[in-house]
Amino acid sequence: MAREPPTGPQPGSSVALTIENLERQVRSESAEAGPAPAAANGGANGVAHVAAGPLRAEDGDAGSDGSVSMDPAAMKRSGTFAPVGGMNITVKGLTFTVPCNSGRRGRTATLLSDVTGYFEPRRMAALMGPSGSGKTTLLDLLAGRKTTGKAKGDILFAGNRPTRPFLRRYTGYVEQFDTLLPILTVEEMLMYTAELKRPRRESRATKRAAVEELLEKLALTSCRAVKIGNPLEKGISGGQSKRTNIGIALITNPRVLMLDEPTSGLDSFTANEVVTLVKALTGDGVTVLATIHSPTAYTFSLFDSMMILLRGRVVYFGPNDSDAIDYVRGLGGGGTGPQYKAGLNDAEWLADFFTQADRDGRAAAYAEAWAASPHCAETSARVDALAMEGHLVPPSMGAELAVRHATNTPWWWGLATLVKYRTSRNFRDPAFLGARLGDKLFTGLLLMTLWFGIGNKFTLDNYINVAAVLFIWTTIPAFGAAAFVPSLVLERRLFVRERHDGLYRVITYLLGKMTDEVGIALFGSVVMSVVVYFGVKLQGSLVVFWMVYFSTICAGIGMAYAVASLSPNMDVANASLPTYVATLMFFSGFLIRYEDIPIWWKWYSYINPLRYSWTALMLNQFEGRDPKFLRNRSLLTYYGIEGQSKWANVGYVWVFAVGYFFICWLVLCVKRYDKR
Ligand SMILES: Nc1ncnc2c1ncn2[C@@H]1O[C@H](COP(=O)(O)OP(=O)(O)OP(=O)(O)O)[C@@H](O)[C@H]1O
Repeated sequence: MAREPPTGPQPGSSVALTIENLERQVRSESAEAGPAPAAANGGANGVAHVAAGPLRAEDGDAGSDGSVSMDPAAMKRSGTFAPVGGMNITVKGLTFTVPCNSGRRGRTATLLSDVTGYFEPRRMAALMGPSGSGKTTLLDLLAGRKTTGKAKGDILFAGNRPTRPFLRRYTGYVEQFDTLLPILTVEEMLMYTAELKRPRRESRATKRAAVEELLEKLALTSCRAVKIGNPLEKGISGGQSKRTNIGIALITNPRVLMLDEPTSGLDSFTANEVVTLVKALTGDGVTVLATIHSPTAYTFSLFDSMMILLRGRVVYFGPNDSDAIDYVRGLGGGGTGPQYKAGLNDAEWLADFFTQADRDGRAAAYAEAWAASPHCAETSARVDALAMEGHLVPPSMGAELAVRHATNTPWWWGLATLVKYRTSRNFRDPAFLGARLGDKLFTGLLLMTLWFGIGNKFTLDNYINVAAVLFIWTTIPAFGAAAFVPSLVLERRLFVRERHDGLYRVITYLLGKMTDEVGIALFGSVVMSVVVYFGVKLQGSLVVFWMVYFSTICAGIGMAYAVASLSPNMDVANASLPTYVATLMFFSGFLIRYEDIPIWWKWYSYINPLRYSWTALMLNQFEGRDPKFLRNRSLLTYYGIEGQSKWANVGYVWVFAVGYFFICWLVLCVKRYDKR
């Protein structure tokens, strides 16, 4: 082997939390009695911490165009924000299997096999390997974001098994694909996240200061007021979007930052810029890990260490230096692999080398060579030593590791934040309002002009006309429910990411969504009820007429959300909801009377909100003014609804609205939308 024994990511070369350092830190923190107050409440000067110090424009780091100096050393910390430091992560004998998705039942695929390594504070580690080698799988496991499969082996953070609440709350994870709110500006997006993730007791000024620092550090000041947008309505650029995502991950000063392909889809300049910014965070002690596919030579040089995976097995782990290249060259020597190619930089050559090796089926041989090497034994010994530090963690770190709830703020605070940042924007969005009000306005006006002035004619030949208009009045909100589906289905990736990040509880999210919809429905229903009630000259109480309409819209919202939460995609939701609404129409009592419904279908009419809506409207219209209709029977008797209470029927509709909402909540809580 052409390489000196690698020393692994050097314990001595980093300012890592060695056992001795930790003991010192524990002593000093214990003396301070408890979790560092600055970390929780802001610094002595009342300003919050951010993960790394700000990158000051006046230092020449960020140009007026928002570009960043490529020299990490130039990314000085101002000292305004004390860093919280990083955390050792150790992985020992990690094997991960999933049910095979190739069709055969009972078969499993092993995506990671006996992976061992460690990641230290103040260092940036690259997870490398050809496409499909298991990089994202490993990162997802470290971040606690795997939703399928079985893992064996140990993953420890500062010697402790991390809980999901800890991972959600105190580690930052930047996903490969950006998931941002297109309606917000960059600054609003960061502020929105700060309000949901930073402690509620922290003042708004402190949060604003933290966002300000991040905007500067990530060179986002030039686009702070630009809307994020989406592919159809272009907003910020790809690089700015990536940096905004990194900002979101950094908003709580995480000790660990994980990034999945942070440079994918970026040009080389922007890729260098993004990785330079991330590298600067290690200056404050943050432990950084990134999966990286084909880094530029410059980007590659910024990584302190690397773990190379091939078919889910480690083939190299250690510092990113010439020894690493020598080790890999040694593997390829003697005609057993691609030779070192002049002209390629190290990063390109490594990517080429291992991709070729993967295709040539040399993964197992290289993994065994690594397992038999003394460096692998050294790595294991170091992992064991770091794993022992579990009982030595300083109180502030211990408090983070023991946190019980993933979400930092109470539900009502989360709801207020969602309303402030989302509902207020939606209410100003013509597309959002149009989809919800347009159909009701159109059909309401059509209904009013078609049945104009017939509501006060209690004659035999007019009964069915009036019963029909009341029936249609209940179906408009039910069919209009289709407008509420996309907001839940199309936003699923964002919801999943924000839940993983511990931004809010499911109930908070749902209440926020309901506030959006119910607010608009309240306004629209009052206007349309007045127009239709007086236009058609209906009788009975206007309040009941409106209340039935409003409660049916709310049941429709709940129904749409329940269907949306159960549907895997828009196609299924679009097909399911109208089918369901059509079945409700059949059983509402107007198209076929209750007493004529076959015995085997009767049950369905009882679990049908439209039955209660229409019954309440009929009672409101005809009660007390219901002359004989057929064979000396009144109209209400003919339909089998005489003697019922209209208020009770309105109440039943509300029960359905709450029931649908509950189903949606339950599904959102238990269903795994991301199978990863
Ligand atoms: N259910 C499954 N059954 C069989 N193989 C699976 C299953 N799920 C994932 N895989 C395989 O797991 C491997 C690891 O995937 P992973 O996304 O971690 O790779 P990666 O190294 O991050 O790739 P890339 O660089 O392309 O993102 C892939 O080869 C993939 O095909």
